[in-house]
Amino acid sequence: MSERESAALLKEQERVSTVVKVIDQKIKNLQKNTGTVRSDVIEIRKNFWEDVTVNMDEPDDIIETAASIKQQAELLSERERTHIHMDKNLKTLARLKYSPYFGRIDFLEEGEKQIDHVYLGIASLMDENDENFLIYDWRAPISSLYYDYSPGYAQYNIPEGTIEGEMTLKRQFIIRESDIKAMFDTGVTIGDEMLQEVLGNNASTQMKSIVATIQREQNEIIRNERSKILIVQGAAGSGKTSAALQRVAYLLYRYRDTLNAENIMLFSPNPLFNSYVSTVLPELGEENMQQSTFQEYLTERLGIAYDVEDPFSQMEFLLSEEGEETYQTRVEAIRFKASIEFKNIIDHYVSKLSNQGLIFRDLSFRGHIIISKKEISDYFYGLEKSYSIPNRIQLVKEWLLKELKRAVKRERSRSWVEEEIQFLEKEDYMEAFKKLQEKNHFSDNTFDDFEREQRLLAEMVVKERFKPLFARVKSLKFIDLTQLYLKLFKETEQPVNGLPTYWPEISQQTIDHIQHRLVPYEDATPLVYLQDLLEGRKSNTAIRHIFIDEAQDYTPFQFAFIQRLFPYSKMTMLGDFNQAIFSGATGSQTVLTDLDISNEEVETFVLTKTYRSTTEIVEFSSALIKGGEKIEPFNRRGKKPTLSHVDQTQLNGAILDSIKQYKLEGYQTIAVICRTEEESKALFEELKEAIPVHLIEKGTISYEKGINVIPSYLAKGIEFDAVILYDCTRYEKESERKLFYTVCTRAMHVLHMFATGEYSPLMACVPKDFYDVI
Ligand SMILES: Nc1ncnc2c1ncn2[C@@H]1O[C@H](COP(=O)(O)OP(=O)(O)OP(=O)(O)O)[C@@H](O)[C@H]1O
Repeated sequence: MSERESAALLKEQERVSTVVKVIDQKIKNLQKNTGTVRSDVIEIRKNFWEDVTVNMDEPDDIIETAASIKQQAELLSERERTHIHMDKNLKTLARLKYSPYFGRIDFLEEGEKQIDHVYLGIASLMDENDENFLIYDWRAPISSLYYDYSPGYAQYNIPEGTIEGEMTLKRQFIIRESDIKAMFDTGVTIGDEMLQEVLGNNASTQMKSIVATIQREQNEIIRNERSKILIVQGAAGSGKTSAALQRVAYLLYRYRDTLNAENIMLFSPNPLFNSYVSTVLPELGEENMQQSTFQEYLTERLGIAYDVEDPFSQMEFLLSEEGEETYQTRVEAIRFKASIEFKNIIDHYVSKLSNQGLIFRDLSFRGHIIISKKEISDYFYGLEKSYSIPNRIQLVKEWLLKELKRAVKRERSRSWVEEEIQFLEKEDYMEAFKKLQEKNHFSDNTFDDFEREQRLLAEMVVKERFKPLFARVKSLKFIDLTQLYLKLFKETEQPVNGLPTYWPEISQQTIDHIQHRLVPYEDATPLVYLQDLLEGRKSNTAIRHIFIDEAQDYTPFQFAFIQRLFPYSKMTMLGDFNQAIFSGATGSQTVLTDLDISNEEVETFVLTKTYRSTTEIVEFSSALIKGGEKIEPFNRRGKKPTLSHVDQTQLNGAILDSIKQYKLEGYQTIAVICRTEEESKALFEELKEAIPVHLIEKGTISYEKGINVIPSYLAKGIEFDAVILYDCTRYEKESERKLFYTVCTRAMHVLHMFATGEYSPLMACVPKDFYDVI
């Protein structure tokens, strides 16, 4: 280090110490105030009723009492809110104390004489007098200079316009526990050195925030405010998920007065991924957005009456059952049901149902039909035709509820009721008795009292028995959704435009499944969509931003459905066409290939630079796919991927040896990626006898450091220090190329492939010097 550099480092360390002192002071003050607020909260809760004037004598008194309670409740909730806010600030200050900032820029604004020194951290911090910024939040407008420019001319936007000037210095820090561990003055991009440092580390079981090293093209995505639909097509490891999460944090900051974490929703690929990304936002001092897998959403919508297949079982089918008789039909079905053509067919079908053909269910009670499906249908089609189907369904619902109430009255005097009363539990009697007392229904006449009690008990018994019927009507279960969906297949015949050649077989296969209440994954979205068209589901207006990760796995139909559900939402879709493993297996369209990008509401960004893997692994994996030459590795060197040929009988032992070797070399997360669940399970059973190992299955919600055995399609979105491919010979078909690419790109530092045959035929296009055979 030169003398100048040492002097600069010393000066910066002094500044860090000064800033930390300010933070300490702020923490102290805040702790004092938090203590006061906390005691306020406890005190108000304890004395709530003592401080309220309760008087119910006159109407005026009641109003006064209500006002007094309201005032007290408001005071309490204001104090509670303040407490939560202070607590959050304390946590942020603790984080700042540990590492106050990661960057500095010196900026001379045009027309100004004095250079601004801007230090960037995860949150802003003012000096003791609250006059000057000691730290700027990384999301502040001026902070974008750091991500977008290197020293020289620079500009940034503020709501009122553009500020121009010259950046005279750009510096990066790694500060831990108030100590500067490293400091770099950077040139062209955001510190190669800093990135080298970050990316060279071991993989973590939880994703980390990247605010210190966001790249310019990622920053553009993070701060985009223009587009209604923002699509990011990015190579594996290019930071799509990272950009998405920092974008959530940015939006929460930018629109902090109107937007909170509950207004943002992320659709993620699997439950494991949910937990993998769950620490990023809290690390940045923000709350997590809502998260769900699309399948969870569909399952919840269809309810327990249906057994909805998950996408992973669908994938297992595609990977394992090729020889089966039904295979081709199913592939065709998946392909067709993914398309907008199928959605149009459903739309057309529903428009016809407006005039005739809706199917209802009988409402039965104790084995007798009390309102038949025919009566419901007659009532429905007797209503004004110009009303929409959902509006008419609502009217039918109201009518049915009235009819049920009438039926309750009728039933009360039936003999079964009396019989059931005899068998009532003691508690039920007590309850009836209590109710009578409450209602002051007891008179002095014991005979009347007995009569009343009997009546009340009868009402209780009947109402209890009718409860499920009321619930069915309220949740519109009187519509026979299953039969309606099946009718679509029975009645739609060729030659309807756009129907696939295999339509009769597809129809039969669908009927067979759905009749048994098994909903194949490809039918789940169409079924919920049909349900929505009939029931008129209200769109979700609370959600303002939707993020769809692994967007290549969504079909055009699913995307149209999501858009309909969240009409007021902006969308950020992140995907990689080369990792479209589901559509790759069937040749169906994905939303990424099919979206009308000429639409002016849609803006597309392409990320070609990739950060996860070493240059060698990127070169190898990119050679597997078409257009892979456009993928640009971040310059981090490592060993070439390796390939070993082994006998099937020796495979598991060889894998064990590799694992041991990688452990010795210090890798902390090692994954053995198998093609299917079956392979994973079998390998796991053997390995677990020899070493501590975890099996990742589709329900797994978090994974641990160490050794993990995982089926290919579950490894999406996550990464490991070292990846061992169970048997690359098994990736044979062209339709599995994307899957093969996806698994190879999970490796950060090491990729080793075993082959029980020669090697995967999909590797034929990879230059021999991109990997070593050992
Ligand atoms: N600007 C950055 N600074 C530091 N690390 C980065 C940056 N961008 C990406 N990374 C790292 O690269 C790895 C891959 O990032 P991420 O998972 O966000 O990529 P992705 O495009 O979603 O990948 P995939 O499509 O393969 O799931 C992560 O370890 C992430 O921390």
